[in-house]
Amino acid sequence: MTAIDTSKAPAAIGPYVQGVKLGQMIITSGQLPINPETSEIPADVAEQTLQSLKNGLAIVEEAGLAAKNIVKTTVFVKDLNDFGRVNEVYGKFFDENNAPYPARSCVEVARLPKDALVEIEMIACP
Ligand SMILES: CC(=[NH2+])C(=O)[O-]
Repeated sequence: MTAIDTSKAPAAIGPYVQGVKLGQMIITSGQLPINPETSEIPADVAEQTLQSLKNGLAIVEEAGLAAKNIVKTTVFVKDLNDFGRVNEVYGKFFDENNAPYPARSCVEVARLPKDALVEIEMIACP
């Protein structure tokens, strides 16, 4: 197992790594919507969703794969009333990256680190 480390995604905020590579498979940690350049979290759930997706993809790309290789995601949302807005951004992200939609689980959680509205983890395989 190799840890993945990139400045294009936010640094871990606890005792974990951004992602790991196991053979050819990549597993990212849950990505909060932290902009790696500013360390800011946008206020809006749509912008947060996009930032979390960008952070996850940056980790996947750092380890040598691409959006089309993402086979599974887990989306954690603070409020399932945001489901529609999250889906809109999420679908567009994969469309614009010419990638098929991965398998996915989406769950509402009581609270996320940094009081984020969304966190997304990814699994990618060649
Ligand atoms: C943000 C995150 N992935 C964690 O485990 O705290």
